[in-house]
Amino acid sequence: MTVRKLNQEERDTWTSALDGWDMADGRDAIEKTFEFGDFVEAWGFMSRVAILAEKADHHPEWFNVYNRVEITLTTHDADPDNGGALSKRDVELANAIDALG
Ligand SMILES: C[C@H](O)[C@H](O)[C@H]1CNC2=NC(N)=NC(=O)C2=N1
Repeated sequence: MTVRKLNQEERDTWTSALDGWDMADGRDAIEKTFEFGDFVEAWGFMSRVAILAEKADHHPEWFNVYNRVEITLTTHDADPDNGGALSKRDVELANAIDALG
């Protein structure tokens, strides 16, 4: 299924309103690093994100070492070459992740 990528106006308003999410280097994607007290807390967070992602049918690219979780959000279905492009789904998932607290 094709998903529309964000236009410039949507990028200016939605993407910049996000808290702590930055554009990824060399990709049309946003990224944020989360740090926790230990691995158990990081894993708990990842479990909650996984449930959100599955409900939204929109899944993160992520990397975890011990207490650190790096999340990259992009929409593979919005880019014909499948490297990903930013869509509303990324903004919605970023906001939902941040709302987990
Ligand atoms: C078939 C299924 O709906 C799609 O492959 C969904 C699943 N999760 C997804 N996650 C992300 N990040 N991008 C997508 O384009 C995407 N597409």
